[in-house]
Amino acid sequence: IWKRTKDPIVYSPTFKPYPLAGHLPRYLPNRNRVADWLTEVLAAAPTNTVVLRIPGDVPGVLTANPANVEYILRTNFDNYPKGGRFSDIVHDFLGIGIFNADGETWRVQRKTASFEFNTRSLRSFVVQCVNQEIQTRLILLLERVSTNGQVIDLQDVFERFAFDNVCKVSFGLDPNYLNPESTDGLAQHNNGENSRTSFSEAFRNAANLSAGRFWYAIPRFWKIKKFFNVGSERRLSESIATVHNFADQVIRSRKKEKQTSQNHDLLSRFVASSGNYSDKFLRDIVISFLLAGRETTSSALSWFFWILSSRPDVEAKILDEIHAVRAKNRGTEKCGYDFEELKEMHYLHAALTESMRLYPPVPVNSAQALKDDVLPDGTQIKNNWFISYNAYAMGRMEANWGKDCREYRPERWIHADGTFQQESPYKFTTFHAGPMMCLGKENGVHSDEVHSGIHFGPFCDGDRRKKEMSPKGYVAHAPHEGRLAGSCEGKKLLEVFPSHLCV
Ligand code: HEM
Repeated sequence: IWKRTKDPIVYSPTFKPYPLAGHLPRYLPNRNRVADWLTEVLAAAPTNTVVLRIPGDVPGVLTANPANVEYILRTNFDNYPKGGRFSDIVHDFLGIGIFNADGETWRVQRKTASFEFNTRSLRSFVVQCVNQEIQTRLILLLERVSTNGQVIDLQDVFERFAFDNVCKVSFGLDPNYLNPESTDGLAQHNNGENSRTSFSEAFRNAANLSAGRFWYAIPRFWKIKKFFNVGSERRLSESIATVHNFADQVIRSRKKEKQTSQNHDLLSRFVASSGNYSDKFLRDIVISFLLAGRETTSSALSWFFWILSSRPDVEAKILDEIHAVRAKNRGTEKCGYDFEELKEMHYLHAALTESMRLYPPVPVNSAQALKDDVLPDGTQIKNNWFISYNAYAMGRMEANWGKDCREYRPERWIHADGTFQQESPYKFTTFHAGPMMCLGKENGVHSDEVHSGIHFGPFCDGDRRKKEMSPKGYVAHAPHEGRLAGSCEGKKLLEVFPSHLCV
Protein backbone atom coordinates (compact mmCIF):
# COMPACT_ATOMS: atom_id res chain seq x y z
CA ILE A 1 0.00 0.00 0.00
CA TRP A 2 2.78 2.41 0.95
CA LYS A 3 4.61 1.80 -2.32
CA ARG A 4 1.50 2.31 -4.38
CA THR A 5 0.49 5.49 -2.57
CA LYS A 6 4.02 6.92 -2.46
CA ASP A 7 3.62 10.55 -3.22
CA PRO A 8 5.60 12.12 -6.08
CA ILE A 9 4.98 15.62 -4.68
CA VAL A 10 7.91 17.49 -3.14
CA TYR A 11 6.93 18.69 0.35
CA SER A 12 8.61 21.16 2.62
CA PRO A 13 10.97 19.26 5.01
CA THR A 14 9.22 21.00 7.92
CA PHE A 15 5.70 20.00 6.86
CA LYS A 16 5.57 16.38 5.75
CA PRO A 17 2.19 14.72 5.25
CA TYR A 18 1.11 11.36 6.70
CA PRO A 19 0.67 8.46 4.25
CA LEU A 20 -2.94 8.44 2.94
CA ALA A 21 -4.18 10.95 5.55
CA GLY A 22 -2.01 13.76 4.18
CA HIS A 23 -1.98 16.80 6.46
CA LEU A 24 -5.41 16.07 7.93
CA PRO A 25 -4.03 14.73 11.26
CA ARG A 26 -2.04 17.96 11.61
CA TYR A 27 -4.98 20.16 10.70
CA LEU A 28 -7.66 18.58 12.91
CA PRO A 29 -6.17 19.45 16.33
CA ASN A 30 -5.55 23.00 15.07
CA ARG A 31 -8.83 23.67 13.35
CA ASN A 32 -9.91 26.15 16.04
CA ARG A 33 -6.68 28.11 15.64
CA VAL A 34 -6.08 27.78 11.91
CA ALA A 35 -4.64 31.29 11.44
CA ASP A 36 -2.00 30.91 14.16
CA TRP A 37 -1.24 27.31 13.27
CA LEU A 38 -0.60 28.18 9.61
CA THR A 39 1.55 31.10 10.69
CA GLU A 40 3.72 28.69 12.70
CA VAL A 41 3.85 26.24 9.78
CA LEU A 42 4.84 28.94 7.28
CA ALA A 43 7.35 30.60 9.61
CA ALA A 44 9.12 27.24 10.08
CA ALA A 45 9.35 26.51 6.33
CA PRO A 46 12.65 27.52 4.66
CA THR A 47 10.99 29.84 2.11
CA ASN A 48 7.80 30.49 4.09
CA THR A 49 5.98 28.26 1.62
CA VAL A 50 4.57 24.72 2.00
CA VAL A 51 2.60 22.18 -0.03
CA LEU A 52 -0.65 21.09 1.63
CA ARG A 53 -2.56 17.90 0.92
CA ILE A 54 -5.93 17.07 2.48
CA PRO A 55 -7.50 13.78 1.26
CA GLY A 56 -10.48 14.39 -0.98
CA ASP A 57 -9.23 17.81 -2.06
CA VAL A 58 -6.72 18.87 -4.72
CA PRO A 59 -3.26 19.58 -3.29
CA GLY A 60 -2.22 23.16 -2.95
CA VAL A 61 0.53 25.59 -2.04
CA LEU A 62 0.40 27.95 0.93
CA THR A 63 2.77 30.87 0.92
CA ALA A 64 3.77 33.91 2.92
CA ASN A 65 6.63 34.77 0.62
CA PRO A 66 6.32 38.19 -1.11
CA ALA A 67 8.26 37.03 -4.21
CA ASN A 68 5.79 34.17 -4.73
CA VAL A 69 2.85 36.51 -4.10
CA GLU A 70 4.06 39.01 -6.67
CA TYR A 71 4.54 36.19 -9.16
CA ILE A 72 0.99 34.84 -8.85
CA LEU A 73 -0.79 38.19 -8.54
CA ARG A 74 1.13 40.06 -11.20
CA THR A 75 3.95 38.42 -13.16
CA ASN A 76 2.04 35.29 -14.16
CA PHE A 77 -1.44 36.65 -13.36
CA ASP A 78 -3.10 34.85 -16.29
CA ASN A 79 -2.08 31.42 -14.95
CA TYR A 80 -3.77 32.05 -11.59
CA PRO A 81 -7.49 32.80 -11.91
CA LYS A 82 -9.76 32.31 -8.90
CA GLY A 83 -10.85 29.07 -10.50
CA GLY A 84 -13.62 26.57 -9.91
CA ARG A 85 -12.61 25.54 -6.38
CA PHE A 86 -13.38 28.99 -4.98
CA SER A 87 -16.13 29.87 -7.38
CA ASP A 88 -18.06 26.67 -6.68
CA ILE A 89 -18.34 27.53 -2.99
CA VAL A 90 -19.58 31.10 -3.34
CA HIS A 91 -21.41 30.87 -6.66
CA ASP A 92 -24.89 30.42 -5.13
CA PHE A 93 -24.55 33.74 -3.35
CA LEU A 94 -22.27 35.81 -5.58
CA GLY A 95 -23.09 34.42 -9.02
CA ILE A 96 -20.57 35.93 -11.42
CA GLY A 97 -20.07 39.19 -9.53
CA ILE A 98 -16.60 40.78 -9.54
CA PHE A 99 -15.46 38.88 -6.44
CA ASN A 100 -16.19 35.57 -8.09
CA ALA A 101 -15.37 36.32 -11.70
CA ASP A 102 -12.41 35.57 -13.93
CA GLY A 103 -11.41 36.44 -17.50
CA GLU A 104 -13.64 38.66 -19.57
CA THR A 105 -16.51 38.64 -17.04
CA TRP A 106 -14.17 40.08 -14.41
CA ARG A 107 -12.53 42.52 -16.83
CA VAL A 108 -15.85 44.10 -17.86
CA GLN A 109 -16.87 44.73 -14.25
CA ARG A 110 -13.41 45.87 -13.21
CA LYS A 111 -13.20 48.34 -16.07
CA THR A 112 -16.50 50.07 -15.28
CA ALA A 113 -16.04 49.89 -11.52
CA SER A 114 -12.45 51.13 -11.44
CA PHE A 115 -13.39 54.02 -13.68
CA GLU A 116 -16.34 54.96 -11.44
CA PHE A 117 -14.32 54.58 -8.23
CA ASN A 118 -11.95 57.23 -9.46
CA THR A 119 -14.59 59.79 -10.37
CA ARG A 120 -14.90 62.85 -8.20
CA SER A 121 -18.67 62.47 -8.12
CA LEU A 122 -18.58 58.96 -6.65
CA ARG A 123 -16.00 59.99 -4.07
CA SER A 124 -18.13 62.98 -3.02
CA PHE A 125 -21.13 60.70 -2.80
CA VAL A 126 -19.20 58.30 -0.53
CA VAL A 127 -18.15 61.15 1.76
CA GLN A 128 -21.69 62.45 1.90
CA CYS A 129 -23.14 59.01 2.75
CA VAL A 130 -20.56 58.24 5.41
CA ASN A 131 -20.77 61.67 7.04
CA GLN A 132 -24.53 61.40 7.20
CA GLU A 133 -24.34 57.94 8.77
CA ILE A 134 -21.88 59.21 11.38
CA GLN A 135 -23.74 62.38 12.28
CA THR A 136 -27.27 61.08 12.28
CA ARG A 137 -26.76 57.53 13.58
CA LEU A 138 -23.37 56.42 14.85
CA ILE A 139 -22.71 59.34 17.16
CA LEU A 140 -26.27 59.33 18.49
CA LEU A 141 -26.03 55.63 19.25
CA LEU A 142 -22.64 55.93 20.97
CA GLU A 143 -23.72 58.96 22.94
CA ARG A 144 -26.82 57.28 24.23
CA VAL A 145 -25.01 54.10 25.16
CA SER A 146 -22.34 56.12 26.91
CA THR A 147 -24.86 58.25 28.83
CA ASN A 148 -26.77 55.15 29.98
CA GLY A 149 -23.60 53.25 30.84
CA GLN A 150 -24.66 50.36 28.59
CA VAL A 151 -22.58 47.58 27.12
CA ILE A 152 -22.76 46.97 23.39
CA ASP A 153 -21.05 44.73 20.88
CA LEU A 154 -18.92 47.20 18.98
CA GLN A 155 -18.18 44.79 16.14
CA ASP A 156 -21.91 44.43 15.55
CA VAL A 157 -22.29 48.22 15.54
CA PHE A 158 -19.50 48.55 12.97
CA GLU A 159 -21.03 45.85 10.82
CA ARG A 160 -24.33 47.74 10.74
CA PHE A 161 -22.56 51.03 10.15
CA ALA A 162 -20.59 49.54 7.24
CA PHE A 163 -23.65 47.85 5.75
CA ASP A 164 -25.67 51.09 5.72
CA ASN A 165 -22.79 52.87 4.00
CA VAL A 166 -22.04 50.25 1.43
CA CYS A 167 -25.76 49.81 0.59
CA LYS A 168 -26.13 53.51 -0.03
CA VAL A 169 -23.02 53.64 -2.19
CA SER A 170 -23.63 50.44 -4.15
CA PHE A 171 -27.40 50.32 -4.29
CA GLY A 172 -28.62 53.84 -3.57
CA LEU A 173 -30.62 52.32 -0.75
CA ASP A 174 -30.58 53.06 2.98
CA PRO A 175 -31.37 49.95 5.06
CA ASN A 176 -31.13 51.96 8.30
CA TYR A 177 -29.50 48.95 9.92
CA LEU A 178 -27.72 51.09 12.48
CA ASN A 179 -30.84 52.43 14.07
CA PRO A 180 -30.06 54.74 17.01
CA GLU A 181 -33.49 54.04 18.51
CA SER A 182 -32.35 50.53 19.29
CA THR A 183 -30.08 50.12 22.35
CA ASP A 184 -28.72 46.72 21.37
CA GLY A 185 -27.96 47.87 17.86
CA LEU A 186 -30.81 45.82 16.39
CA ALA A 187 -32.90 47.77 13.94
CA GLN A 188 -36.56 47.92 14.94
CA HIS A 189 -38.43 48.88 11.82
CA ASN A 190 -42.02 49.69 11.22
CA ASN A 191 -44.20 47.94 8.65
CA GLY A 192 -42.97 49.76 5.58
CA GLU A 193 -39.35 49.00 6.34
CA ASN A 194 -39.62 45.33 7.25
CA SER A 195 -38.31 44.17 3.90
CA ARG A 196 -35.18 46.25 4.30
CA THR A 197 -34.51 44.77 7.74
CA SER A 198 -35.01 41.23 6.51
CA PHE A 199 -32.74 42.02 3.55
CA SER A 200 -29.96 43.11 5.93
CA GLU A 201 -30.37 40.06 8.17
CA ALA A 202 -30.60 37.72 5.19
CA PHE A 203 -27.48 39.26 3.68
CA ARG A 204 -25.56 38.74 6.90
CA ASN A 205 -26.70 35.08 7.12
CA ALA A 206 -25.97 34.39 3.47
CA ALA A 207 -22.45 35.82 3.80
CA ASN A 208 -21.68 33.88 6.99
CA LEU A 209 -23.15 30.59 5.79
CA SER A 210 -21.39 30.81 2.41
CA ALA A 211 -18.07 31.43 4.19
CA GLY A 212 -18.80 28.43 6.45
CA ARG A 213 -18.54 26.15 3.38
CA PHE A 214 -14.79 26.76 3.31
CA TRP A 215 -14.26 25.24 6.73
CA TYR A 216 -15.60 21.71 6.38
CA ALA A 217 -13.01 19.11 7.47
CA ILE A 218 -14.39 16.93 4.64
CA PRO A 219 -14.26 19.21 1.58
CA ARG A 220 -17.50 19.45 -0.36
CA PHE A 221 -19.54 17.81 2.43
CA TRP A 222 -21.76 20.88 2.12
CA LYS A 223 -22.85 19.60 -1.31
CA ILE A 224 -24.51 16.60 0.31
CA LYS A 225 -26.34 18.90 2.75
CA LYS A 226 -27.33 21.11 -0.15
CA PHE A 227 -28.67 18.15 -2.11
CA PHE A 228 -30.92 17.15 0.79
CA ASN A 229 -31.64 20.80 1.62
CA VAL A 230 -30.91 20.38 5.33
CA GLY A 231 -29.30 22.37 8.18
CA SER A 232 -27.08 25.28 7.27
CA GLU A 233 -27.64 24.68 3.54
CA ARG A 234 -31.38 25.11 3.91
CA ARG A 235 -30.86 28.34 5.87
CA LEU A 236 -28.40 29.48 3.22
CA SER A 237 -30.78 28.92 0.32
CA GLU A 238 -33.57 30.77 2.17
CA SER A 239 -31.29 33.72 2.94
CA ILE A 240 -30.02 33.87 -0.63
CA ALA A 241 -33.60 33.84 -1.97
CA THR A 242 -34.51 36.81 0.28
CA VAL A 243 -31.44 38.79 -0.82
CA HIS A 244 -32.02 38.03 -4.50
CA ASN A 245 -35.72 38.90 -4.45
CA PHE A 246 -35.08 42.21 -2.79
CA ALA A 247 -32.15 43.06 -5.09
CA ASP A 248 -34.24 42.16 -8.16
CA GLN A 249 -36.97 44.60 -7.11
CA VAL A 250 -34.47 47.44 -6.65
CA ILE A 251 -32.82 46.71 -10.00
CA ARG A 252 -36.13 46.65 -11.87
CA SER A 253 -37.18 49.99 -10.43
CA ARG A 254 -33.74 51.48 -11.09
CA LYS A 255 -33.94 50.39 -14.73
CA LYS A 256 -37.34 52.08 -15.05
CA GLU A 257 -35.89 55.30 -13.63
CA LYS A 258 -32.91 55.09 -15.97
CA GLN A 259 -33.80 58.09 -18.10
CA THR A 260 -34.68 60.44 -15.27
CA SER A 261 -32.36 59.25 -12.52
CA GLN A 262 -29.86 61.63 -10.96
CA ASN A 263 -28.60 58.88 -8.63
CA HIS A 264 -24.90 58.61 -7.88
CA ASP A 265 -24.79 55.04 -6.58
CA LEU A 266 -22.87 52.29 -8.38
CA LEU A 267 -25.94 50.40 -9.53
CA SER A 268 -27.31 53.50 -11.25
CA ARG A 269 -23.93 54.06 -12.86
CA PHE A 270 -23.82 50.50 -14.20
CA VAL A 271 -27.44 50.86 -15.45
CA ALA A 272 -26.59 54.17 -17.14
CA SER A 273 -23.35 52.90 -18.69
CA SER A 274 -23.24 51.67 -22.26
CA GLY A 275 -23.22 47.97 -21.29
CA ASN A 276 -26.67 46.47 -21.67
CA TYR A 277 -26.51 44.31 -18.56
CA SER A 278 -29.14 41.73 -17.62
CA ASP A 279 -30.92 42.01 -14.27
CA LYS A 280 -29.09 38.95 -12.99
CA PHE A 281 -25.68 40.34 -13.98
CA LEU A 282 -26.47 43.62 -12.21
CA ARG A 283 -27.61 41.73 -9.14
CA ASP A 284 -24.36 39.75 -9.02
CA ILE A 285 -22.34 42.94 -9.37
CA VAL A 286 -24.18 44.74 -6.58
CA ILE A 287 -24.05 41.79 -4.18
CA SER A 288 -20.29 41.50 -4.67
CA PHE A 289 -19.89 45.17 -3.81
CA LEU A 290 -22.02 44.86 -0.70
CA LEU A 291 -19.90 41.94 0.41
CA ALA A 292 -16.66 43.71 -0.45
CA GLY A 293 -17.31 46.72 1.74
CA ARG A 294 -19.31 45.32 4.62
CA GLU A 295 -17.28 42.90 6.69
CA THR A 296 -13.88 44.15 5.61
CA THR A 297 -14.56 47.64 6.95
CA SER A 298 -16.20 46.47 10.16
CA SER A 299 -13.51 43.89 10.86
CA ALA A 300 -10.78 46.50 10.34
CA LEU A 301 -12.49 48.97 12.68
CA SER A 302 -13.18 46.36 15.35
CA TRP A 303 -9.59 45.16 15.54
CA PHE A 304 -8.33 48.74 15.47
CA PHE A 305 -10.40 49.81 18.47
CA TRP A 306 -9.61 46.56 20.27
CA ILE A 307 -5.89 47.31 19.90
CA LEU A 308 -6.36 50.94 20.95
CA SER A 309 -8.17 49.82 24.12
CA SER A 310 -4.81 48.57 25.40
CA ARG A 311 -2.64 51.29 23.86
CA PRO A 312 -3.46 54.68 25.43
CA ASP A 313 -0.11 55.99 24.13
CA VAL A 314 -1.21 55.44 20.51
CA GLU A 315 -4.68 56.82 21.19
CA ALA A 316 -3.15 60.00 22.66
CA LYS A 317 -0.93 60.49 19.59
CA ILE A 318 -3.90 60.03 17.25
CA LEU A 319 -5.97 62.59 19.15
CA ASP A 320 -3.06 65.06 19.21
CA GLU A 321 -2.72 64.73 15.46
CA ILE A 322 -6.44 65.18 14.83
CA HIS A 323 -6.55 68.27 17.07
CA ALA A 324 -3.48 69.72 15.36
CA VAL A 325 -4.94 69.24 11.87
CA ARG A 326 -8.28 70.65 12.96
CA ALA A 327 -6.71 73.65 14.69
CA LYS A 328 -4.55 74.39 11.66
CA ASN A 329 -7.40 74.18 9.18
CA ARG A 330 -10.53 75.58 10.79
CA GLY A 331 -10.74 75.66 14.57
CA THR A 332 -12.35 73.07 16.80
CA GLU A 333 -16.08 73.48 16.55
CA LYS A 334 -16.89 71.60 13.30
CA CYS A 335 -17.54 67.88 12.80
CA GLY A 336 -16.47 65.83 9.82
CA TYR A 337 -13.25 65.84 7.83
CA ASP A 338 -12.55 66.22 4.17
CA PHE A 339 -10.05 64.27 2.08
CA GLU A 340 -7.32 66.83 2.33
CA GLU A 341 -7.52 66.88 6.14
CA LEU A 342 -7.46 63.09 6.27
CA LYS A 343 -4.37 63.07 4.11
CA GLU A 344 -2.57 65.16 6.70
CA MET A 345 -3.22 62.54 9.40
CA HIS A 346 -0.13 60.42 8.82
CA TYR A 347 0.02 58.87 12.26
CA LEU A 348 -3.63 57.83 12.16
CA HIS A 349 -3.02 56.25 8.76
CA ALA A 350 -0.02 54.39 10.19
CA ALA A 351 -1.95 53.23 13.28
CA LEU A 352 -4.75 51.81 11.16
CA THR A 353 -2.44 50.19 8.63
CA GLU A 354 -0.41 48.60 11.42
CA SER A 355 -3.57 47.11 12.89
CA MET A 356 -4.53 45.70 9.46
CA ARG A 357 -1.02 44.26 9.09
CA LEU A 358 -1.57 42.13 12.20
CA TYR A 359 -5.30 41.53 11.69
CA PRO A 360 -6.07 41.65 7.96
CA PRO A 361 -9.86 41.52 7.37
CA VAL A 362 -9.29 39.04 4.52
CA PRO A 363 -6.72 36.73 6.10
CA VAL A 364 -6.37 34.21 3.26
CA ASN A 365 -6.80 34.50 -0.48
CA SER A 366 -6.72 31.72 -3.07
CA ALA A 367 -6.29 31.14 -6.78
CA GLN A 368 -6.05 28.02 -8.92
CA ALA A 369 -3.22 27.18 -11.33
CA LEU A 370 -4.16 26.67 -14.97
CA LYS A 371 -0.82 25.09 -15.95
CA ASP A 372 2.16 23.48 -14.18
CA ASP A 373 4.53 26.14 -12.97
CA VAL A 374 7.49 26.83 -10.67
CA LEU A 375 7.31 29.67 -8.17
CA PRO A 376 10.27 32.02 -7.65
CA ASP A 377 11.36 30.14 -4.49
CA GLY A 378 11.50 26.85 -6.45
CA THR A 379 8.17 25.40 -5.22
CA GLN A 380 6.51 23.31 -7.91
CA ILE A 381 2.84 23.76 -8.59
CA LYS A 382 0.72 21.54 -10.82
CA ASN A 383 -2.22 22.26 -13.08
CA ASN A 384 -5.46 22.62 -11.07
CA TRP A 385 -3.72 22.96 -7.69
CA PHE A 386 -4.86 25.80 -5.49
CA ILE A 387 -2.45 28.43 -4.27
CA SER A 388 -3.21 30.56 -1.23
CA TYR A 389 -1.28 33.46 0.14
CA ASN A 390 -1.85 33.98 3.81
CA ALA A 391 -2.09 37.69 4.63
CA TYR A 392 -2.37 36.97 8.37
CA ALA A 393 0.87 34.98 8.36
CA MET A 394 2.58 37.49 6.07
CA GLY A 395 2.04 40.23 8.63
CA ARG A 396 3.80 38.06 11.22
CA MET A 397 6.86 36.83 9.30
CA GLU A 398 10.21 37.91 10.66
CA ALA A 399 11.57 37.74 7.12
CA ASN A 400 9.05 40.42 6.08
CA TRP A 401 8.91 42.78 9.07
CA GLY A 402 11.96 42.07 11.24
CA LYS A 403 12.29 40.77 14.79
CA ASP A 404 9.52 42.97 16.18
CA CYS A 405 7.02 41.61 13.61
CA ARG A 406 4.52 40.62 16.34
CA GLU A 407 4.55 44.06 17.97
CA TYR A 408 1.95 46.72 17.24
CA ARG A 409 4.20 49.63 16.26
CA PRO A 410 2.60 52.31 14.02
CA GLU A 411 5.98 54.03 13.79
CA ARG A 412 7.21 51.39 11.37
CA TRP A 413 5.02 53.10 8.73
CA ILE A 414 6.32 56.60 9.40
CA HIS A 415 9.13 58.02 7.28
CA ALA A 416 11.92 60.11 8.86
CA ASP A 417 10.11 63.28 7.69
CA GLY A 418 6.95 62.26 9.61
CA THR A 419 4.90 61.21 6.60
CA PHE A 420 3.17 57.88 6.06
CA GLN A 421 5.22 55.49 3.97
CA GLN A 422 3.63 52.80 1.80
CA GLU A 423 4.94 49.25 1.65
CA SER A 424 4.94 46.95 -1.35
CA PRO A 425 1.42 45.47 -1.72
CA TYR A 426 3.09 42.06 -2.23
CA LYS A 427 4.40 42.25 1.33
CA PHE A 428 1.47 44.12 2.91
CA THR A 429 -1.24 42.08 1.20
CA THR A 430 -4.24 43.29 3.22
CA PHE A 431 -5.82 44.88 0.13
CA HIS A 432 -4.65 42.20 -2.32
CA ALA A 433 -2.31 43.33 -5.13
CA GLY A 434 -1.86 43.35 -8.87
CA PRO A 435 -4.70 43.94 -11.33
CA MET A 436 -7.31 42.63 -8.85
CA MET A 437 -6.28 44.94 -6.04
CA CYS A 438 -9.09 46.22 -3.81
CA LEU A 439 -11.04 49.06 -5.38
CA GLY A 440 -12.07 50.41 -1.98
CA LYS A 441 -8.50 51.20 -0.91
CA GLU A 442 -7.49 54.83 -1.01
CA ASN A 443 -5.46 55.54 -4.14
CA GLY A 444 -7.38 52.60 -5.61
CA VAL A 445 -5.72 51.11 -8.61
CA HIS A 446 -3.19 53.91 -8.81
CA SER A 447 -1.12 52.77 -5.88
CA ASP A 448 -0.88 49.35 -7.41
CA GLU A 449 0.07 50.66 -10.80
CA VAL A 450 2.91 52.49 -9.10
CA HIS A 451 4.09 49.37 -7.30
CA SER A 452 3.51 46.79 -9.97
CA GLY A 453 4.29 48.78 -13.05
CA ILE A 454 1.02 47.48 -14.54
CA HIS A 455 -0.92 49.89 -16.64
CA PHE A 456 -4.62 49.24 -16.76
CA GLY A 457 -4.51 50.16 -20.42
CA PRO A 458 -7.65 48.69 -21.93
CA PHE A 459 -9.77 49.19 -18.88
CA CYS A 460 -9.19 52.80 -18.05
CA ASP A 461 -9.86 56.05 -19.70
CA GLY A 462 -6.77 57.89 -18.55
CA ASP A 463 -7.76 61.36 -19.71
CA ARG A 464 -11.19 61.50 -18.18
CA ARG A 465 -9.88 59.92 -15.01
CA LYS A 466 -7.06 62.43 -14.72
CA LYS A 467 -9.56 65.25 -15.07
CA GLU A 468 -11.81 63.84 -12.39
CA MET A 469 -9.09 63.01 -9.90
CA SER A 470 -8.66 65.41 -7.01
CA PRO A 471 -5.38 67.36 -7.20
CA LYS A 472 -3.60 64.83 -5.01
CA GLY A 473 -5.41 61.78 -6.32
CA TYR A 474 -7.02 60.81 -3.02
CA VAL A 475 -9.92 58.36 -3.05
CA ALA A 476 -12.73 58.06 -0.52
CA HIS A 477 -12.59 55.20 1.93
CA ALA A 478 -15.36 54.46 4.36
CA PRO A 479 -13.17 53.42 7.31
CA HIS A 480 -11.44 56.80 7.37
CA GLU A 481 -14.72 58.47 8.09
CA GLY A 482 -15.87 55.87 10.53
CA ARG A 483 -12.79 55.86 12.63
CA LEU A 484 -12.83 59.60 13.06
CA ALA A 485 -16.36 59.68 14.34
CA GLY A 486 -15.34 59.37 17.95
CA SER A 487 -13.19 62.44 17.87
CA CYS A 488 -16.08 64.74 16.91
CA GLU A 489 -16.91 66.97 19.83
CA GLY A 490 -13.70 65.89 21.50
CA LYS A 491 -15.07 62.57 22.76
CA LYS A 492 -12.83 59.57 23.02
CA LEU A 493 -14.49 56.42 21.77
CA LEU A 494 -12.43 54.35 24.13
CA GLU A 495 -13.88 56.10 27.13
CA VAL A 496 -17.30 55.13 25.84
CA PHE A 497 -16.30 51.47 25.52
CA PRO A 498 -13.72 50.74 28.21
CA SER A 499 -13.38 46.96 27.94
CA HIS A 500 -16.55 45.63 26.44
CA LEU A 501 -15.46 45.31 22.89
CA CYS A 502 -16.41 41.98 21.34
CA VAL A 503 -14.23 40.72 18.53
C1 HEM B 1 -10.58 47.70 5.31
C2 HEM B 1 -11.36 47.57 4.26
C3 HEM B 1 -11.09 46.65 3.09
C4 HEM B 1 -10.19 45.63 2.94
C5 HEM B 1 -9.15 45.13 3.93
C6 HEM B 1 -10.37 45.09 1.61
C7 HEM B 1 -9.65 44.02 1.08
C8 HEM B 1 -9.85 43.48 -0.18
C9 HEM B 1 -9.20 42.29 -0.69
C10 HEM B 1 -8.21 41.42 0.06
C11 HEM B 1 -9.65 42.08 -1.95
C12 HEM B 1 -9.29 40.94 -2.89
C13 HEM B 1 -10.36 39.90 -2.81
C14 HEM B 1 -10.27 38.82 -3.85
O1 HEM B 1 -9.96 39.09 -4.99
O2 HEM B 1 -10.51 37.67 -3.50
C15 HEM B 1 -10.56 43.16 -2.25
C16 HEM B 1 -11.20 43.29 -3.45
C17 HEM B 1 -12.16 44.23 -3.67
N1 HEM B 1 -12.57 45.24 -2.84
FE1 HEM B 1 -11.90 45.59 -0.97
N2 HEM B 1 -11.36 45.78 0.99
C18 HEM B 1 -11.84 46.75 1.85
C19 HEM B 1 -12.86 47.65 1.62
C20 HEM B 1 -13.54 47.77 0.44
C21 HEM B 1 -14.61 48.70 0.19
C22 HEM B 1 -15.18 49.71 1.21
C23 HEM B 1 -15.02 48.52 -1.09
C24 HEM B 1 -16.08 49.24 -1.85
C25 HEM B 1 -17.33 49.11 -1.68
C26 HEM B 1 -14.19 47.46 -1.65
C27 HEM B 1 -14.29 46.99 -2.94
C28 HEM B 1 -13.57 45.93 -3.45
C29 HEM B 1 -13.81 45.36 -4.76
C30 HEM B 1 -14.83 45.83 -5.77
C31 HEM B 1 -12.92 44.30 -4.91
C32 HEM B 1 -12.77 43.35 -6.12
C33 HEM B 1 -11.64 43.81 -6.99
C34 HEM B 1 -11.44 42.89 -8.18
O3 HEM B 1 -11.67 41.68 -8.10
O4 HEM B 1 -11.01 43.40 -9.22
N3 HEM B 1 -13.30 47.05 -0.69
N4 HEM B 1 -10.67 43.99 -1.15
